[in-house]
Amino acid sequence: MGLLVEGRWQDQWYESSKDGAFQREQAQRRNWLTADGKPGPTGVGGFAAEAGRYHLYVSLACPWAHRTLILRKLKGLESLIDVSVVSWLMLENGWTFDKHLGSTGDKLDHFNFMHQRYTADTANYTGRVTVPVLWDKQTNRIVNNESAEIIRMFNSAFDELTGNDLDFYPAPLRTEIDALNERIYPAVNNGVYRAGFATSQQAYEEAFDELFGELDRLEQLLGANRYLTGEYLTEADIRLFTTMIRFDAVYFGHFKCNLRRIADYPNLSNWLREIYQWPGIAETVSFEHIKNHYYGSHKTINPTGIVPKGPAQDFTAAHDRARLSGKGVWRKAEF
Ligand SMILES: N[C@@H](CCC(=O)N[C@@H](CS)C(=O)NCC(=O)O)C(=O)O
Repeated sequence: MGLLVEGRWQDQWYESSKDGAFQREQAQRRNWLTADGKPGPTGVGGFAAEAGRYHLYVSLACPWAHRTLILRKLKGLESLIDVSVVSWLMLENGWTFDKHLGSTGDKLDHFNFMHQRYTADTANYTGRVTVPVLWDKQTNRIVNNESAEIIRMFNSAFDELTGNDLDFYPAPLRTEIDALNERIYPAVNNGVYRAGFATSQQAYEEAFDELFGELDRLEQLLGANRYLTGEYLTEADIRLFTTMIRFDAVYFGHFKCNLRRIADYPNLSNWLREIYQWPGIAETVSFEHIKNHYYGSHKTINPTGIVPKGPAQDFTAAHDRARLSGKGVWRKAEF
C-alpha cells in the first residue's frame, strides 16, 4: 500500500487524521466521456464515445471498481470497452498485474504495477493509485478515476452505439437517487472503511453507529419498496449492492462491523439476493478476489494475512421480493 509523490512510488499506509478517522483522497482525474466529445460537468472535453478507444482498469475486490463492471455489463459495453484486472494482493507495490495472483495482466502495455499507469498519464503524478481507472488509448490519458462518475458515463455516453435503452439514473428519480447516495456513501459504502481503518476507539464507534443506523433505515425502506427508490432498479441499488455483497464475508469480521450480519436483516438480505440473481450480475462477483484481497493486503489490521474459510453463503437461494411491485430497470424513451 502506498502512493506516488512527484512520480515516485512510496510505500506508506493510509494517514488518518489527528482524531483517528480514515480520510479517503478525492479522485483527481475527472474528465467525462460523452457521446460527442463535448465536455461533461467537470474536466475537459475531447473524450467521445467510440468502440475500442477506452480501457477500464479494475480490481474485482474493490467495491468502487465493481460498480463500473456492473454498469459495463448491464449497459452492453463489454465488446466496446475491454478490461484489465489487477491482482487481489495489494502490498508494498500497491496494485500489481501479477498473473499468479488473479490478474489478467495489463492488456495494454504489460506494466507490472498500476502506478505505472498513473505516471503514464502524468510523469510527476502525486497521489494515491486507485482503481477503477478509465483510460483513453488515443490520447494516452486517464479520463476519470472516480467510479461514481464512470457509472454515469456508462449509463448514457455509448447509447447510440449500443442501442441499449436501460436507464439507471432516470430524470424523474434523480433527486431521490442523489439523496440516497448522499446518505449511503458516508454511512455505508465509505462507512465500513471508516470503521475498519479507524485508529481511535471513538472514530471507530462513530462510524459503527452511523453504519448500523443507516442499515436499519434501509431495512425499513426495503420493507415497503422493491428497490431503493421504489419500483425501479437504479444506480442507487447498484452502489449499495457492491458494499452489501462484501459485508458478511469481509466487513463484518475484518472491519469489525459486527452488530449484525446482512443475513440478519430479512429485507436487505432478500433484496441482496434479488440483485445478485439479476442477469449478468453474479458474473461480476468474485469472492476469491474479495476475501484474498482484504484479509491478505491489510497487514496493519490482519498481520498474519490469514483468510477465513467462512462464512457459508448462498446468494442463489430464493428471494421473496416478488411480493413487492417492481418494474425492473427504467427504459429511455429516446437517446
Ligand atoms: N473515489 C474512488 C475510490 C477508489 C478507491 O479508493 N479504490 C481503492 C480500492 S477499493 C484503491 O484503489 N485503493 C488504493 C489506495 O488507496 O492506495 C472511486 O470511487 O472510484
